[in-house]
Formats: sequence, structure tokens, C-alpha cells
Amino acid sequence: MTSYSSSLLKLLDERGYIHQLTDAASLDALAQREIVPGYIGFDPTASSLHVGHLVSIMLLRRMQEAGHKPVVLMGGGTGKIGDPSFKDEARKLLDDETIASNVASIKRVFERFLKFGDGPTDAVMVNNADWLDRLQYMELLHDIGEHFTINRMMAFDSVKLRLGREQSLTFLEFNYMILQAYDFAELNRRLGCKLQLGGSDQWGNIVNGIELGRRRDGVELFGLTTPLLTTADGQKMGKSLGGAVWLNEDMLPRQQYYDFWRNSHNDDVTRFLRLFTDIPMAEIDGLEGAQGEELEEGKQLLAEAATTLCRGALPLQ
Ligand SMILES: N[C@@H](Cc1ccc(O)cc1)C(=O)O
Repeated sequence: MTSYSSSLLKLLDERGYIHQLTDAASLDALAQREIVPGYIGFDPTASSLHVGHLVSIMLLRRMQEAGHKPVVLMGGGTGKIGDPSFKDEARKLLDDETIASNVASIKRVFERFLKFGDGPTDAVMVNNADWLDRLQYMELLHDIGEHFTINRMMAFDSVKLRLGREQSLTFLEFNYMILQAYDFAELNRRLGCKLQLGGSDQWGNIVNGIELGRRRDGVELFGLTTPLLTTADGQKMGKSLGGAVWLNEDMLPRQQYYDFWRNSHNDDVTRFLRLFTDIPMAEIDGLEGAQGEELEEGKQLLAEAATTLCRGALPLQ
């Protein structure tokens, strides 16, 4: 474990959110000096986010808890392409109407996890359609395309799956990385955003944004990725009910959401308590190695805390 000085990196480290980090020492110093606006993007590919997105959402919550500014980016522009990173096939393209209605219904869940407003550490929400839709193709090719080489873009692990003989990467999808890089530089210009967070599959996209900021604008940007979450029995997080575990109430009833957490694998309980609830570290540490009834109580604690966070408290009977 690395030792950090800023409350932000200490918190993220002890609760298990850090997989990779660019220039940890500088980010640590920056977070001690000033309020850091940090963003995560979510593409509106369905009408609700699912448990797989929850680490990212909690990460924004932790930013705010540590006194920094969370920026939620709705991918109204990038959602028209679909991120090819680590995907073995292209997404079905969505029409504008579907994207707009997905954005509208995804948005709501963030109000449960973040405090929005005009204050310095209040969360804000932006939509990259606001700047990507307006981009002129020649301008993009000239101003942005100049900073990217095909050689380097093809070297990222995230596109390897598609460069074999079986699947291919369309030219449309190949642009995704550039647009996400553009977003980061744009959010730096607009909101002073200096940090982009995301799942480990986002590393290539994030690093490209950092590079673009440095080359074009001479600014220092940072990236942080979270570990790819699998459950103790090796499954992808949130897929264990056969379908996705949706965050929106209209897509999955509260009881089923609760049961998903209540049925967590024994070996996942403390890790999930750290990642997905606000239960204090000392209390979670006390549950380490718990068995029998104590372990069951830990699962109940997890289910109650995680459900209340996402779905709100139940009214008093
Ligand atoms: N590519 C991200 C979403 C995203 C979109 C735009 C961004 O600027 C950042 C992130 C994903 O697939 O999860």
C-alpha cells in the first residue's frame, strides 16, 4: 500500500478504489492544495445504469466526501458511437431519440449519490453532445487529429480484440478515443477539470485525454482507474441474476435490488462494504474474517446500506 498525504487519495486507497494512477505524487500534492474537479463519463446505452457502474458513481461520491468537485458527464455525443474499448463487437447504433430518453432517465440516479448545486464542491452535470455535436469535421481533423498517430492508437490493449482477423474496428469507432480525449481537454477549459476517473477499461481513453491536454494546451491532467470488479466466484459484477442489476427503481424492484446485495458471496462482504456503503472503516475491519451469524449480519448491513443509498430510505411504518 502506498502512503498518501491527501485525504482524497487516502480515502480512495483504503476503500479499494485505486487500480492505476498517473503521477500519484503530483495528484496527491494537488489534492492537498486545492479543490480538484474530477469527472467520469457515462454513455447512455440503456435507460438505466447498472451495478457495474456503481463503483464509478461511488467514486464521485468519495470525491465530494473528501472535499473535491464531482463532474458527471452524460455521453450524449459519444453514445452515438459506442466505446469499442475491450468490446469484442460493435454496439448497435442508437438513434437520437433513444439517446435523449436514456440520458433523461439515467440522470436521476445521481441525485441520490451526489449533492448538486453552485457551491465549490457541489456536483455538476454536463452533456458532451453540447460540444461534440457542434464540432466541424475539418476543424476536428486539423486541430485534434494532428496530435494522434494511428500507430499509437493501434497499440492500445483496449483495441487489440478488434485488430485480429475475426472482428474489426470501424473507422467510426476508431474515433471514439479521440472524442473522449477531446472531452477531457474541453472540461479542463470549461470547468478546470484536472482529473478523469473510470473503470480499468478506460485507461487508454483517459491517457489520450491527458496527452491532448499537454500537447495542445500545455496543462497537466491526471487519470485514475478502478479495478475491474469480479465477484468472489469469478463473475462479472452485477450480472449474477441472469440479467443486469439495474439502479433505476422502474427497471428493478427494491426487494430484488436488496436481495442482490444480501446474496453476496461470503468473501465479498467486507470489500463491498468498503466500496458500496459509507459504513466507517473501523466497523468494516471488525467484520473481517466473520463467520456464521456475524457474517449474515454483515450481509444484511451491506444490503440495507447499499439499498438505502441507491433507492432512498423506506418511509417510517
Ligand atoms: N467511454 C466511457 C464513457 C465516457 C464517455 C465520454 C467521456 O468523456 C468519458 C467517458 C464508457 O464507455 O464507459
